[in-house]
Amino acid sequence: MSEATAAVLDRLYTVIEGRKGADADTSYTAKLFAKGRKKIAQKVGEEGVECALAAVSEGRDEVVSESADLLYHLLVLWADAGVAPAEVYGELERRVGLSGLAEKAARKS
Ligand SMILES: N=c1c2ncn([C@@H]3O[C@H](COP(=O)(O)OP(=O)(O)OP(=O)(O)O)[C@@H](O)[C@H]3O)c2ncn1[C@@H]1O[C@H](COP(=O)(O)O)[C@@H](O)[C@H]1O
Repeated sequence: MSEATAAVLDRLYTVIEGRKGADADTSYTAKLFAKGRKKIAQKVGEEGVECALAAVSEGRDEVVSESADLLYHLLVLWADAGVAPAEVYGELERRVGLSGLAEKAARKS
């Protein structure tokens, strides 16, 4: 992941963290936090499906838009679960250079 990508995700995560306990009438993120983990997880699932569907039946612009929706909701899920973006970056970094097939084989042993 490029540093620019990480920076925008980190900035968005900070905004999201700041919405904890905020007014649900003026913040969509605060509304999601108020609804709880199950609702947030449901939104991640929905947005993932919408992104996948866009990839097979819509254009590139829709894939970009749905991907942004998915990443936003995933960041809300991380914030609710107490997972810092750096932990996910670290896990991705650990996998750099390791083929997906080798990683899968290592999981089985
Ligand atoms: N990136 C996003 C972002 N992406 C998507 N969404 C919202 O996600 C929702 C997804 O639409 P849906 O139709 O699936 O959801 P819905 O029908 O409104 O919700 P449900 O009834 O399913 O709960 C829309 O309301 C979008 O506005 C986002 N809301 C906020 N952000 C970022 O979060 C920041 C803080 O937002 P607030 O918390 O609203 O101030 C914003 O400045 C943005 O940077």
